[in-house]
Amino acid sequence: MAELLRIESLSAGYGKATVLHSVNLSVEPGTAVALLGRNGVGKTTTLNTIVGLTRYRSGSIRLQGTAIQGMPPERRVEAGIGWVPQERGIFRSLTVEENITAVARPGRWTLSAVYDLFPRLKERRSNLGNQLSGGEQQMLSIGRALVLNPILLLLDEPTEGLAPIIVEELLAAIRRIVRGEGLAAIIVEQHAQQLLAITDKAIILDRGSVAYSGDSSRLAEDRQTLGKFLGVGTTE
Ligand SMILES: Nc1ncnc2c1ncn2[C@@H]1O[C@H](COP(=O)(O)OP(=O)(O)OP(=O)(O)O)[C@@H](O)[C@H]1O
Repeated sequence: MAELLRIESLSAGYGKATVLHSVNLSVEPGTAVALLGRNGVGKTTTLNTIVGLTRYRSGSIRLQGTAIQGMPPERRVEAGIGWVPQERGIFRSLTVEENITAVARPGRWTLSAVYDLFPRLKERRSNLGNQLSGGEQQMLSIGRALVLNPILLLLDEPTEGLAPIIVEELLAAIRRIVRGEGLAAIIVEQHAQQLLAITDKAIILDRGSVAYSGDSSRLAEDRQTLGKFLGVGTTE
């Protein structure tokens, strides 16, 4: 199957510092990739580099065959990259509904499809962004990315800092997006086993380089690799 995203020998960083060293990664249409690794190994930097927010050094990023590494971030969004940043990036002074409709583009993901995915957002449709709980903000951030109708969704630690019951709700919604709808995605997430259960392939980064690349189902059984690169306690 032709690749949707192909990253080859990518090096990037911030200022003079190089964080990513010759990273290779690919995403096939309709599949989800888990991006794993300890704190500070470069997971966020990888997503930020795909979006165009870091200092690019060398290598290539191809989206449906087109090199995008030289494009400004807004053109990458136009090309079909949807991004849910760690800091959520919602408009705090707009209502939930305004947050979604302000960015919507035609396609399968509409306001009502997002409300169907996250009924809580429908209940809070008139609340301002700054009146939402952390979990609701995260749902809104995902909803905003979806209504741009991307061809590839990047999710950066969507469950970070949230209560276990909300984590379950969000992971179920993400499962529906990637498994039910077949939207291609790269997902960074601390709940490794739960993430491996809803993704097809997995990449583990270690100090800015790819230390493991393989099937998620296989990695889920590989306690030695999980223990080595993620540490005990983060694999459950
Ligand atoms: N804006 C920045 N300027 C300079 N260095 C940065 C910046 N953001 C991150 N770094 C550095 O880049 C390295 C990788 O950070 P990154 O956030 O990509 O890691 P991560 O794997 O996503 O970790 P975490 O799970 O803690 O978010 C770290 O050494 C970090 O200190």
